[in-house]
Order: sequence, then C-alpha cells, then structure tokens
Amino acid sequence: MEFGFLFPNNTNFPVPPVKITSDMQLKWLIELNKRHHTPLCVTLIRREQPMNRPNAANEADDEVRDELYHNRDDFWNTVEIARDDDVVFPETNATQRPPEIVQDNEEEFPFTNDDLIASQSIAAETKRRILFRETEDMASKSKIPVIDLQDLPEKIVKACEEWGCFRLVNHGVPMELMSQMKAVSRSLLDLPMEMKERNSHPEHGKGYIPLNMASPYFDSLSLYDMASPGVVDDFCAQIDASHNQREIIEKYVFALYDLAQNLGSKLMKGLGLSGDLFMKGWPCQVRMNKYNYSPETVGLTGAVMHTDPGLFTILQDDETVNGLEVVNNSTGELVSVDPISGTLVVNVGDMAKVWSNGRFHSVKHRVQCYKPNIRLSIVLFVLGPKDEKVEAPPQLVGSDSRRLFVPFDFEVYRKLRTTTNSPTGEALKLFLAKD
Ligand SMILES: O=C(O)CCC(=O)C(=O)O
Ligand SMILES: [Fe+2]
Repeated sequence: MEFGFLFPNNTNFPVPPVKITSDMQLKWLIELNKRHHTPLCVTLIRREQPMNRPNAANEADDEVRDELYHNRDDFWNTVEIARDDDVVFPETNATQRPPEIVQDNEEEFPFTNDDLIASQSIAAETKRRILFRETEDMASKSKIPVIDLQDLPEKIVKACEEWGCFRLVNHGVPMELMSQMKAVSRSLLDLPMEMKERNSHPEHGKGYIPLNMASPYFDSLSLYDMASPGVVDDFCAQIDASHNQREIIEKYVFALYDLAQNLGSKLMKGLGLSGDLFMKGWPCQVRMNKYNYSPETVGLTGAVMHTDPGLFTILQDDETVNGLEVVNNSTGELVSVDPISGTLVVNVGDMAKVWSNGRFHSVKHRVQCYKPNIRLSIVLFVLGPKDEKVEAPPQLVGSDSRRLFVPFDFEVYRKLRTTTNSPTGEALKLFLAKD
C-alpha cells in the first residue's frame, strides 16, 4: 500500500519532505500526533486499486459515472490527521464501496481499526457542521475593539490590556497602496517554488517559509529587518521583482513602519511615558503570507494557535477570505475576526507583555480555513531590541519595584520558543523573576 499527501488542485504544491510508505509509519504518525503539542496537520492519501468501471446501464448513468471517474486513474481514501485524537476519513470516492481498513497488528500502539471505521462515515460531515455552527456562534459574539488612530491614547492602552488586539481604522495608510501591495504579494507568492526559495535567510524564520508538516497549506515570503538599508533591494533582487513591484513594496513597508512608530508613541503617551516606544535599532519583519486553501482544507487549520513573539504586529488581513480567530482573554472563547476593507488588525505580542510588566496581554490567535479560497495576509512584526535586553521601564514597574520578568535577550527568547515548542508564549515562564 502506498501513502501520499493530498494537495489542493489549484496550487503548485511541492512534494513535502516526509513520505509515508507503510501502515506502520501511518500509525506512528497518528501516535506522534496524539502526543505532540502542535498538531501535525497532515492529510494523507492512501492509494487503492483502480476499480473496474461498471457497464453503463443507460446514458444517464454513464454521465454520472463519467463525472465520478473523471481524470481518475487511481482511487484514494483520505486519512486526515488534524489534531489530537482526530483520525478522520472525509468523504471521498471511497463512498462507492466499503472502505479499506488499516491493519493493526502492532500491540504497542493503542490504535484500533474501530477508531477508523467509527469515524469515517460521519466525521467529515460532522466536522463541516461543527465548523458552520462555530462560525455562526462567533459572528454573534462580541468582536474585537475598533480603534481610530486619533482616539485617546488611553483607549488604545485599554484595548492592549483587555484584548491584546484591535482593529485599527483611520490609520493613514492609503487604501490604494494596501490593494497594490496585496496584488504584488499575490503575484510573488504565485511564483514557482524555486524562485520563492531564493528568499532565504541563514536564520530560521527570517526568510521564506515553504509548506511544511506543521503548516501544510501555508507559505510565506519575508523581509527581515526591513528598516535596515538595502533590505528591500536585496529582497527584490532575490525574487526578481519588477521596478514597479519594488516601488510598491518600498512605499508599503515604510508606510507601515511609520504607522508602527506612531502607534508606539501613542502607547507610550497612554501609559504616561514620553519618547518613542521603539527605535531604529529594533528589527522589524514583513511577511507576505499565503494560505493555499482548497475544498479539501475547509475546516482545517492554516496557522496554529500562537502568540506573536515580538512587541506588536500590524496585519493587513484578507478582505474577502476570513479565518483569523483570536482568544477572548476574559471568556477564553475564540472570536472570529472578520475582515473590514481598508482597515488593519493590531496584535500585541509577548515582548509587549514583558515590556509593560504584564499589563499588556499577548493575544492567542490562529487562522482557520472557512472557505476554499486562497487567503493572503501581509504582516509587519515589530520584534524586540537587537543590542539591548527587553525589560520593563522603571515607570511601569511600580512603587514596589517588582519586575515580573528578568531582563533577557529577544533573540534568545525567539529561539527558545522554537526549541521548547512554545507557540503561545509558554517559554516566557523561563524568564519569570523570582520573589
Ligand atoms: O494571516 C493572518 O491573518 C494572521 C497571521 C499571523 O498571525 C502571523 O503571521 O503571525
Ligand atoms: Fe500571528
């Protein structure tokens, strides 16, 4: 028996780095998935023997069968492994006959054929219904705060404390520039894989992220430390961007950078401090994200639950394809952040929590696939200081001078998030100050 990965039809999916060639390996993968903090989120397809095409009783039957057999040499069952305990056979052409059963002779894994059989017929439909209900629920729940950049700084601070995210309107970035940047990002992300891979960086997470086991539908181009001289030019040279594309990227990233600085000073003011929140020495990273969604990925996760590691993030979300969800800090519920054209989303990151001595909340969020359409987002991450340690200013520490976190190096923290598999900021505990 042979296993492969299921790819959406509409993208140039590369072959991912893992190949499953036996039932044993499949079971190992399922088991690993159960134990793993971060779901592996893979979809596997299991090749079946071609079925003999039945004789057509009449023309109408023939048409139906033509539809069914269209362009298919093989038959596939789909085994989807999306999260803990989640072993699902979504609807496939296998509904035409009894499904194949994975043999389970190995005692060491508590995984039985029954798990597969029980879930296969109902799972896909149930999953879709649950997703639909969840979406409806979310729509009726309270939404994230909306902030006008001209609002009082105290209101912005309140949103950072209570939600750790807000939708920003009247932000000063021209709408035309936003749509131009979206179009440029789309055309660059549609380039062949070999071109996108030229956007490499020696350090993990700072260059191109290809589709991978943890995020099989997501790839992303990156400009690391975008305010440093030559970074836009280098990026454009890497991927052969045209003169026009280069101009748009440059205008956009600097407009966003100005906005980030403006927002930074409002936060300072709102907290009763003066000066800039971050300086030129703080690296900022721009990411152009593409969620390669298709009918097969509806209901699955495009970006796993995480917090952003840096200070804050300014996000241009896809204005037509929703999917961003944030955790409401007071209720713990997931709230769908629906797009509003021409606006931006701001997320507070882990460094803001540290810098504000725990006042700001770093928001947990993820991106789900609600619709089978490609989703695009463009993100500016204000990260953390390069040459200094992250620490709360004395004014925010309070009269008892109790710092929640010891001063630490942002890059050390960023690496720890990866090595300790802490996508939602758990590694911050390692820097908690002792009493
Ligand atoms: O695509 C989105 O809407 C969110 C992206 C995101 O959370 C991130 O890149 O950290
Ligand atoms: Fe994020």
